[in-house]
Amino acid sequence: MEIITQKFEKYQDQEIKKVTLKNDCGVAISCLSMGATWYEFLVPDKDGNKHNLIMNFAHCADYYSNGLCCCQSIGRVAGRIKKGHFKLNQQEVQLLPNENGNTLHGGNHGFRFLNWKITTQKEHNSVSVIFSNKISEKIDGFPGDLDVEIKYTLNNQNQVMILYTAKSGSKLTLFNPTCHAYFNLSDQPNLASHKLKINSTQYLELDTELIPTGNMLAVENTPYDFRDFQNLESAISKNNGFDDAFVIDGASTNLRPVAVLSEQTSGRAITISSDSNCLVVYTMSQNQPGVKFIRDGGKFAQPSEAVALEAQTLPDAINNDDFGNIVLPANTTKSHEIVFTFTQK
Ligand SMILES: OC[C@H]1O[C@H](O[C@H]2[C@H](O)[C@@H](O)[C@H](O)O[C@@H]2CO)[C@H](O)[C@@H](O)[C@@H]1O
Repeated sequence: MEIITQKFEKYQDQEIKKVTLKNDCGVAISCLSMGATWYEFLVPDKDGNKHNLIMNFAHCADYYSNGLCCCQSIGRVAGRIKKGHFKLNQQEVQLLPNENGNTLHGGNHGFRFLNWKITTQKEHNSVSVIFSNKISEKIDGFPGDLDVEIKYTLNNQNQVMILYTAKSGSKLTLFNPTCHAYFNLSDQPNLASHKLKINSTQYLELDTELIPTGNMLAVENTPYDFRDFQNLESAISKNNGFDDAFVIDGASTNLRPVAVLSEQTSGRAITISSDSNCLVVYTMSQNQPGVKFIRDGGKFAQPSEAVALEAQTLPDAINNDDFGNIVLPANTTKSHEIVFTFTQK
């Protein structure tokens, strides 16, 4: 097992670092300090060549010239908070909105905009990089200060484990982080050979601004039915893409499998496990002007080229009683974990 820390580039006068974690099975991941971003998920093919399963860009600036939040750490609160407004401890809180009057993915000063401090850790069977930051309410506008650690671990079972830990200060606050990783397990710029299965019998009804209405709808007899593996490209064409929140079956805060993405040609698959009650599926089905992923060798990204699978608590939970508890009381530490397990047939 190996850990390599390198300079990535200078961005806005800050030194951006890249940390690579390698296991003993030929799998490696790398992360950038900017945005605590997951940069590469490299797996070997049968000829020993490395294939990157996630989308990435050549430079930090490319991550901020579009709204994709490509493979970045999202927080304090993933998804949309309606009108950026909520009540906490009897007090009305108004955040700065950053999308149609709503606050999306922690706003314009959330986790993904920070350059994180780095430490690394080597165990017998795993290697880790730990990103840490002290986020005051003055930085991102959420109430209360927060100490955050985001720990990426790669082990010899080909699992990438991301552990988000937040410690609040003297005020209560919100905590609902996620990893906004975009996957394409094939060599093609589309999802035609991908199948998706989600342990979900319900999804959220959304309004025209993609804000949950409060209703949960049954997936049965709809394009949202991924209870058995469904070809992703044909589901996307039936539904005009997905930008939806699936409710994970069986209320539980224990880590359990929530979805499997598999690719026919290579036999690669990723199983996602999470301790939260939702998986947001975003298929990037709109045109993304100016977006060029490294894997496309200079060509523009195709609509539905990749799928973001974002495990989190249901969006706008703070404004919907039955969506889950994202409140972090004062002087409290809370963790969430997402695990991505790679397998190959
Ligand atoms: O600008 C890129 C896209 O930004 C939004 O997409 C977000 C989506 O709505 C969220 O549910 C998901 O978690 O993250 C996506 C990236 O931020 C816009 O809704 C979409 O139209 C844009 O193409």
